[in-house]
Amino acid sequence: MSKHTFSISARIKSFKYAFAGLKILFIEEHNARIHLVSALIAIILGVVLKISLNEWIVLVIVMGLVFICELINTSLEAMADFASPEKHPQIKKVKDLAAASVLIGALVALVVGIIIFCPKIHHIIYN
Ligand SMILES: Nc1ncnc2c1ncn2[C@@H]1O[C@H](COP(=O)(O)OP(=O)(O)OP(=O)(O)O)[C@@H](O)[C@H]1O
Repeated sequence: MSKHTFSISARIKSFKYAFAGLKILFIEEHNARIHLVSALIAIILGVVLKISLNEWIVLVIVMGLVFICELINTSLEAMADFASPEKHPQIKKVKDLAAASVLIGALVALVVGIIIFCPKIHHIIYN
């Protein structure tokens, strides 16, 4: 099919592939499941503690950031394992850098969570 012809069925297919990627992430990556549970806890806390619209926007962005980092990390890991199943210092570098992106994403989400939720929890406990 021509690259320039718009096709609804091709668009639906690309959605299917993207959802297949999400399925791989949550089935194969234990860290992603931990992040999913953390995101669900953050959403429940957000509802219970009635966070503001701006706080929801920031929370959604950082939660998305973590999953995007996880997806890219998992994708690079799969590519690295295929390209070089044996140990190689360059593969170590690629995998460690990709893992660091997830760490930074998760730390940013944690700090945002602390900034949003801690004052509200403190207020409930001490008032
Ligand atoms: N082929 C390789 N060559 C060199 N070092 C590697 C190789 N494969 C893995 N490593 C090292 O082991 C670490 C863990 O790699 P691995 O592919 O097992 O990721 P993982 O533990 O499954 O990560 P995650 O928990 O994010 O899925 C890498 O960050 C890297 O330091």
